[in-house]
Amino acid sequence: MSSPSTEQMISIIREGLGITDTPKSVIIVGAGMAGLVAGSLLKQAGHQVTILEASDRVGGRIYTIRDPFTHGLFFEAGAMRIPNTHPLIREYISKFGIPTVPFINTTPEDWIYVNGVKVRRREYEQNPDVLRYPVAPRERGKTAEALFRQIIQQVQTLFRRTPRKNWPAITREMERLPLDTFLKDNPYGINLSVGAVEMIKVLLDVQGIKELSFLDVVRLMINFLNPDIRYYSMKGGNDRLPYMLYNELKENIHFRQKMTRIVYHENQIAIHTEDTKTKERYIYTADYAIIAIPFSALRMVDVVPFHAFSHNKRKAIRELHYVPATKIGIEFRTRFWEREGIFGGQTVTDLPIRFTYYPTNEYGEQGPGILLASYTWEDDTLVWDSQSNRERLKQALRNLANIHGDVVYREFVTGVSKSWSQDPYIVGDFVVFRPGEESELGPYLATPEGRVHFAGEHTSSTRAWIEGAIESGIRAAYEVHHVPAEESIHSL
Ligand SMILES: Cc1cc2nc3c(=O)[nH]c(=O)nc-3n(C[C@H](O)[C@H](O)[C@H](O)COP(=O)(O)OP(=O)(O)OC[C@H]3O[C@@H](n4cnc5c(N)ncnc54)[C@H](O)[C@@H]3O)c2cc1C
Ligand SMILES: O=C(O)C(=O)Cc1ccccc1
Repeated sequence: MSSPSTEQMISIIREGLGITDTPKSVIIVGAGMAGLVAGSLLKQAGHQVTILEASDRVGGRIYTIRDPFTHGLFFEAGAMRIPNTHPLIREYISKFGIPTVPFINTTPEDWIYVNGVKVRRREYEQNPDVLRYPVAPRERGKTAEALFRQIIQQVQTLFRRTPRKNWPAITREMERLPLDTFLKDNPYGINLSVGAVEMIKVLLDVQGIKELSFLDVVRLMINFLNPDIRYYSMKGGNDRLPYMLYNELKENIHFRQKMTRIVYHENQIAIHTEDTKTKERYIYTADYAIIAIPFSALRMVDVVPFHAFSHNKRKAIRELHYVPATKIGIEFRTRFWEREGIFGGQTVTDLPIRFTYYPTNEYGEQGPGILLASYTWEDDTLVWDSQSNRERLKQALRNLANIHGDVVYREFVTGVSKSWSQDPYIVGDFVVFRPGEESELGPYLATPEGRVHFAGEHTSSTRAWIEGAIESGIRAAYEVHHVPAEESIHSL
């Protein structure tokens, strides 16, 4: 069965899947955006939906933290920004009438503090060499963004000059090379110096993910290199979207139900769970199941009989790479950064905090504000994940003081941190392929195994974004809704 197109998905969001004449019972495991979207659509279509969620909230990696902050303030420990190039999430936000606010990724007033040099972004853009990266003479006067764009343009020219029949070979090569290796030593003569690659890694936030697939990293980073792409977030917190879906599914969701086993019976699927509070065990049965949890979490789940999942599915579950990510949110008594002329945007540094983001909402209001003091990926998270929350806050303040001075200590109120690789139900952040994974595992991420279907950002074409989770939820619901009646009676 082919997946619905984006246009078809938009009309499914607007009008639903259509009322079924063969109602099925469906268990959906995971109440993140993928599971909630699938549940909402299947319930609306007349199927009997049960959603099992291990935690005590909906949203998953959309996680808006309000406590212990001052009333009205919040911190996005998960998804924080939505590109205006993502049509499905925009459709849901418009359907639910959720107001949005701009999310300003970067401004000319951003601080850049690397190699002991502290300058504004506008100064760096006028004279990139001020940052003292040991670039080659031919790279002098170019920003990291310009050098990375140069690589992408050279790759585009390479494809233009190559017969289409040879494109798959080049694409395979590019997805099999780590970003770091491709930038320094690819077989197409599009190479940069070690100093230029260092500048790209630090300033474009790919230092942590330098060993991942060049092609997949480019797919993700291209968003941030396109000046025409604007970002926004939901006024009042991004969890407003999952909670809008929750309102339709309240009687269908069972919280604190951690799936421990998937059992195939002749014409049914049984999901075994453990209540994470009482430790009591339960068994839920249905005609079909949609597994909308990360493969990293699925590794802990038994499948009976063993061969009910194909070899390639089991391998994909075992091997798929999840990027660890850690965020630290700190509240300050005043929005002191605005006195430095900073409204939204970021600080980029080679200090362990790496990227700081300044709030874009409530500009210029008096009173407290919350900084995303640090947002790190993969290797850059190691220094943070090894520490307690208290220690993370102390170290993050030390780093921030290098940039803003002792005001950070005088105005500190409170803070929280979230290490997603330490979340037992997420076990990572989002999927970015390692070299070779796209061709080796990619074909087996979304494929159903008999009566068990799969959803989640990792099974989508827009991995690492909420958009991908929504896309996968619609696709999985579409699959189950359209299983032919005769198949639903006799298939395993
Ligand atoms: C730090 C961070 C920053 C991000 N930033 C952005 C951003 O700015 N913009 C953007 O668009 N996207 C961003 N993303 C990605 C986006 O949040 C995810 O792609 C999306 O939310 C994933 O949704 P999902 O439904 O696929 O999975 P999840 O949200 O992970 O939902 C899976 C659910 O399954 C539950 N579960 C797991 N195991 C079990 C089990 N055994 N039994 C029962 N339930 C279980 C989990 O508790 C969870 O609720 C970010 C993610 C992170 C972590
Ligand atoms: O916007 C974010 O922070 C995301 O998590 C999505 C993402 C992930 C990896 C690279 C670029 C964007």
